[in-house]
Amino acid sequence: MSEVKKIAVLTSGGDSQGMNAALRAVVRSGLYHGLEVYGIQRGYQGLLNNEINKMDLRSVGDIIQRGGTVLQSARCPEFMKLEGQQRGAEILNQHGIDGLVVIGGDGSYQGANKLSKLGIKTMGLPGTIDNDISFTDYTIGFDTAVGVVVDAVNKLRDTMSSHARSSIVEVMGRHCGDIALHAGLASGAETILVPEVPYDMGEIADRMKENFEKGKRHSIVIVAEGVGRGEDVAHALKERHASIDARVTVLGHIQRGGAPTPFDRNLASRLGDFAVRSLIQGESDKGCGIINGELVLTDIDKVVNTKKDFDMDMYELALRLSQ
Ligand SMILES: Nc1ncnc2c1ncn2[C@@H]1O[C@H](COP(=O)(O)OP(=O)(O)OP(=O)(O)O)[C@@H](O)[C@H]1O
Ligand SMILES: O=P(O)(O)OC[C@H]1O[C@](O)(CO)[C@@H](O)[C@@H]1O
Ligand SMILES: [Mg+2]
Repeated sequence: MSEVKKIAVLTSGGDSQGMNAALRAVVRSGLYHGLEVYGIQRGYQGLLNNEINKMDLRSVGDIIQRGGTVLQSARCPEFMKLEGQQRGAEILNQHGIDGLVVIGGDGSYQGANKLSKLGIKTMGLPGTIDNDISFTDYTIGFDTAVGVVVDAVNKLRDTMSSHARSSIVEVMGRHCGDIALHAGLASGAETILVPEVPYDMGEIADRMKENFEKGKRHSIVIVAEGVGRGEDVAHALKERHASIDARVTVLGHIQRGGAPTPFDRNLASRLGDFAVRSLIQGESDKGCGIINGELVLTDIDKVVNTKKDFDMDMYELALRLSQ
């Protein structure tokens, strides 16, 4: 018989498309299993401000299709300190919360790990567009964000081809090149710059010039923000060859908005329900993930201390196909 009766859920860090779907799954799965479910507003900031409200079936109605998060999100510097974490644990204990589901990225997982070391039973759900969490093939929001980038590149291609220009597209991903890689392969980018792979700007500029001379009508360069600014890449290309007409587009927060794809909604729904069922079964202090289609639990301490693998095969494929 489960000892878990009251659970709470929060969304933290940068929002991501599908957080609402994950929230809906946590709340509805919790209620289905007879638990009381509480929503904490604005991530760890709301926890420290005691912004905790009971959720019911209707609190999560009509949100599966919406981007953003109805609980709102925040970055909370106070929670980086032990005193903040201790106060957070105290508040959760005062409310009698015996399971906390944290939906967020690697930083939010760090916070959840700290809480679990203070005796709070936690479950992490990977909610970030960055896809930078280990022990899951995908994070919630990544698929949608990649779609946003690909859609933008399609549009850029049209105008770049008309003018024989090079489009430098700066994408998000903090220290992880996955958005750049997946969007780059899907959009047929000629060059993909990611923090995981060293590159030679001189060689890239030479190849670009040659390709234009051979009749190529446009060139797409996807730059992960972890590498640097798109403007700097454009500057370096033009410095090497003045003939390169490089134009920069910074996609920015557009990548975090819009309706989640069916993939993200289903991933969020499966993981949200899995987190609740796992808590009921006595599991805690775990990150929930999906690997080769299977739902998996991994110690959250291990998740936060393991860097996610970069898919070099996919990167090399993108290069081979972009000749
Ligand atoms: N080392 C840490 N210890 C305790 N709490 C942390 C730690 N790192 C981050 N947090 C908490 O988690 C919050 C969110 O972290 P962060 O800003 O890194 O975003 P994230 O969850 O990685 O999401 P994303 O990268 O998608 O924006 C921080 O504002 C902070 O409150
Ligand atoms: O503007 P904000 O909210 O600080 O977020 C920017 C960061 O958040 C992320 O989008 C992840 O949510 C990173 O890729 C990016 O660096
Ligand atoms: Mg992060």
